Amino acid sequence: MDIHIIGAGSVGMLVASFLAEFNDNVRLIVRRESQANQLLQHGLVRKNLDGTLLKSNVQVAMDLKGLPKHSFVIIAVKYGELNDVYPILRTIHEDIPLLFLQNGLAHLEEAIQLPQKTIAFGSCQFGAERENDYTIVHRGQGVLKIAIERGVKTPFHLFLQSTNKQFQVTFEKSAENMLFEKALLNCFINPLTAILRVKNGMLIENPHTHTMLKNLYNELMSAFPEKKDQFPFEEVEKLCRKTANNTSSMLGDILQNRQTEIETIVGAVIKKAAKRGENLPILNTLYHLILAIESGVKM
Ligand SMILES: NC(=O)C1=CN([C@@H]2O[C@H](COP(=O)(O)OP(=O)(O)OC[C@H]3O[C@@H](n4cnc5c(N)ncnc54)[C@H](OP(=O)(O)O)[C@@H]3O)[C@@H](O)[C@H]2O)C=CC1
Ligand SMILES: CC(C)(CO)C(=O)C(=O)O
Repeated sequence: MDIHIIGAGSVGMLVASFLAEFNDNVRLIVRRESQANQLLQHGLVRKNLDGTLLKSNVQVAMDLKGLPKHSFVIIAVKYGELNDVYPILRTIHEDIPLLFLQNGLAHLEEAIQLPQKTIAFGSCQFGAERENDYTIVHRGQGVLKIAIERGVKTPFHLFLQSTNKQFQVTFEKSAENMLFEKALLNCFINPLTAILRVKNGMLIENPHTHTMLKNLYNELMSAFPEKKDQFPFEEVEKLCRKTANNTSSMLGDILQNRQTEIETIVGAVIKKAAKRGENLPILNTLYHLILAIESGVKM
């Protein structure tokens, strides 16, 4: 099956590189000609967790024209960039399965309006960082969780062909639940790292950031007590440890003056809590701090 990945950023390049280990027909869809040229010239280079390098030859294109019916499309752009991608997806065959890899919750309701018969959502538990337009650094070990919201599971069996322990896929029952759980994890890590401009590991290394992380955790768990068993505080600490050297995607956005995914992650969790009458004062403060930084306030 031909695999087309829209967005050759951190997640898109990492996933493409792992898929290219067992599939010769992986194609990255990019929006800049300069990136297409770099990828064609150098190949796609992955820096593994153990420091080794792996180069793969992936195909590169700048649009989805002439997509065969037996294709598989993965969408790896940021939430805010999906509005440019939805119109393109509406033009491709409705038998082509789609897999969305965004953090946050807001895209779930939007994506299921598309005409495709099979639509799934993924939650990346790994860390990835783009070093340049053709080099991707694997920053933290973790599985790719997939939940099929509509349609059939068969096309997703392609992921089970991976024999690389660093790229394993698990299937989840509910996309909403899966995305919400990941959004909670992102609420713990992303705003704090973005405001303090620290890598994920610092949140557990410094006693003050550790206290803030714990207070935030207690606040969220009192609003969503049903999640406590699944997320003991140790799990949050473990994720910080596993992705210690990662620049969280929110920090990455702030550093590059790009729009963050604050609304689809933190905004969506605040709304969910409000629906059950819960205020989240700490998370609300972090939310407004990120919006203030985004609107130009210098820290
Ligand atoms: N990075 C990480 O460790 C993790 C990220 N995630 C989530 O994964 C999602 C993707 O994040 P990430 O990979 O970090 O983001 P990046 O910004 O690194 O990558 C997004 C890519 O999409 C490209 N793009 C945007 N619009 C289009 C378009 N219309 N056509 C083709 N390409 C397009 C961008 O191009 P250009 O380069 O030209 O701007 C960019 O290369 C986010 O929701 C993020 O929260 C989840 C877990 C971990
Ligand atoms: C898992 C984590 C926190 C890795 O940094 C992430 O999802 C992100 O940066 O958005």
